[in-house]
Amino acid sequence: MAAAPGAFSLREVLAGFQECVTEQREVLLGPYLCGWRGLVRFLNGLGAIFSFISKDAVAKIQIMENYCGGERREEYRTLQAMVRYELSGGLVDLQRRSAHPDSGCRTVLRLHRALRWLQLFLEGLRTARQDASTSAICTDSYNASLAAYHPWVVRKAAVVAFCTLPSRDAFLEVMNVGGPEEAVEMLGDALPHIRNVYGITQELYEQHHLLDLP
Ligand SMILES: CCCCCCCC/C=C\CCCCCCCC(=O)N[C@@H](COP(=O)(O)O)[C@H](O)/C=C/CCCCCCCCCCCCC
Repeated sequence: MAAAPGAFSLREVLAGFQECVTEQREVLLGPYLCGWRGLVRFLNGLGAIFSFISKDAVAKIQIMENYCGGERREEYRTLQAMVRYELSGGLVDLQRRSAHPDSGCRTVLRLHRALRWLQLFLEGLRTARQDASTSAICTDSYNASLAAYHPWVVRKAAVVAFCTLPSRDAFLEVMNVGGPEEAVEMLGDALPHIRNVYGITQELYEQHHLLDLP
């Protein structure tokens, strides 16, 4: 079953992560940020308890959109160009946040870590039993990824919010890609692309020693 006209379908959102990889394995920031915008829209539909998460995500997406639409937009067309430009211009705070607190490199790193959470969460949803708890899948994915970078208070607030997540079937329904079986199939198609974007970014950041930016 296709999504109702005008309705929000996660299929289109996740397609952003497919479209953002070029044949040269570069990551186009435009579609990458579009993917994140769509995910935030989805998150907003899950209730006000998630607003502290969506506000932070939106702030980071906005920083990147400003670079991508700004005077140096050519330097922010791809992730690779951005890393080259910011590193060669000394535009990244490497030890502590000071002159360049919101560099593109540190901002994308936060989204990149969240992409790992997304990958684990979607894999969990896809492979879990029908009666599995979405909240448990989300908590496990979070603990195995993003939690390591968050202070205690954020970790607690996140886990409380996860407890309000609907059942797995209800969740798959909200994705608006048809019934649970179609949703599971769609996740199976989308996940390799998310893994690919994550892998390319991880490799690039490792190469340039950017994985611990403050
Ligand atoms: C069918 C599945 C669809 C899944 C759709 C999920 C939609 C998720 C949408 C957005 C994900 C949120 C991205 C969060 C980015 C967090 C970046 C971050 O780590 N920020 C922290 C560090 O930033 P700096 O201080 O260094 O600038 C910041 O401290 C964080 C604050 C807010 C809390 C972040 C908790 C993240 C939990 C992510 C799980 C989202 C739960 C969604 C439930 C489905």
